[in-house]
Amino acid sequence: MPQTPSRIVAPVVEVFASFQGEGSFVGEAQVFLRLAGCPLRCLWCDTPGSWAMRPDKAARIQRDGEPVQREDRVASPFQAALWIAAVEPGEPRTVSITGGEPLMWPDFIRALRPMLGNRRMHLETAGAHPESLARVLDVIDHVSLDLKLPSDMAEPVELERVVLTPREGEAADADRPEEAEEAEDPEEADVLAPTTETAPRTREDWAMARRRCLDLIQDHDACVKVVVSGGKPPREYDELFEDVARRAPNCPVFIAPATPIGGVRAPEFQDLVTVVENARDLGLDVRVLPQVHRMLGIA
Ligand SMILES: Nc1nc2[nH]cc(C(=O)O)c2c(=O)[nH]1
Ligand code: SF4
Ligand SMILES: [Mg+2]
Repeated sequence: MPQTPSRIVAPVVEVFASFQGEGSFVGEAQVFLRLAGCPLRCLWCDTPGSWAMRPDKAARIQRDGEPVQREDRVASPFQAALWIAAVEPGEPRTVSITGGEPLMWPDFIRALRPMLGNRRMHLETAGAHPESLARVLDVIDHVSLDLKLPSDMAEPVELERVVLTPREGEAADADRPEEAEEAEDPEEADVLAPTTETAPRTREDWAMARRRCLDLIQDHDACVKVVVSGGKPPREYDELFEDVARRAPNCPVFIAPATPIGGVRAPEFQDLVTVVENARDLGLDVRVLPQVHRMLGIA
C-alpha cells in the first residue's frame, strides 16, 4: 500500500559527490544517494553495511573537503534533496540512487523526483523487484540493472516495517508532552515501510523477476551489469545473457569482474574472455568494466 505523501520517509546511509564508477555513465560527475535496506544477499556484496535499515544510525553527508556531517538517518524526500544540493561542489549533477536496494522505497523515489529540479535521476538496482521498478520507471532517466546469478545469492531476508515512536533515537520533548503522546500513537508516527514485494528465492523466482525487469527496461534508457567472479564456469552466465538477448537486445551489457573483497575472487582472464564471447555470440553489445571508483580509491 502506498505511504501517505506527507509521511514518506526512507533510511539514508549516505549522500556524497563522486564520479560514477560503473555502467554507461562511468566517469560522470554525479551525486550518490544511498538508501539503507536490502533483502538480497549477494555473496560478493560490497556494501553489506547498507543491508539493515538501522534507523538509530546516522546518515553520512559528505561534502568534499569538509568534515563529515552526521544527520538523522530517517529522512523525507525534501531533506534528501537538501543534502544532495549541499554536497554538490558546483553545478547541479545527475543523482544516482543506490543502496542497499533502492526499490525498497518506490514512494520515496517518486516523491523525490519533483524536488530535484532539472537534475537527471538514475537508479542502481538489482533485477529482483519488478513491481517496484514499474512504479518508479516513469520518473527515472536511466536504469542500471544488475543481473544476479542465482548461485551468487544466499537466502534473502524479509525487511520488517519499523514504527518510529517518537523520533527514533530522540527523547520525547519534555516541554511539549502533548506532542510526544501524539508521536506514540502509531497512526501519527513516521513508519519505515519498505515495499511488500517479496524477493526472489528460487532459481525460477529469479528468472521470472529478471525477465519482468528486462521487459520493463527494454524501451527505456538503461544498461545491464553482470558481476563475474572467480571459480564460476563461464556457461553459468548464459541464462542471463539469453534473457537480455531475447527481451532487451539493444541494452548495453557491462561485465564487471568482481572486486576481490572477503573470500570473493576476481575471474581468471581466460574465463572473462569466454564469458564475453558467449555474450557476443548472442549479438549483445558487451564491455568489460571493473569498478572504476575502487581503482581510484574513492567512494
Ligand atoms: N563512485 C561510485 N560509483 C558507483 N556506481 C554504483 C555504485 C553503487 O554503490 O551502487 C557506486 C558507488 O558507490 N560509487
Ligand atoms: S543487491 Fe546490492 S546491497 Fe543487496 S546484497 Fe546485492 S550487492 Fe549488496
Ligand atoms: Mg553497488
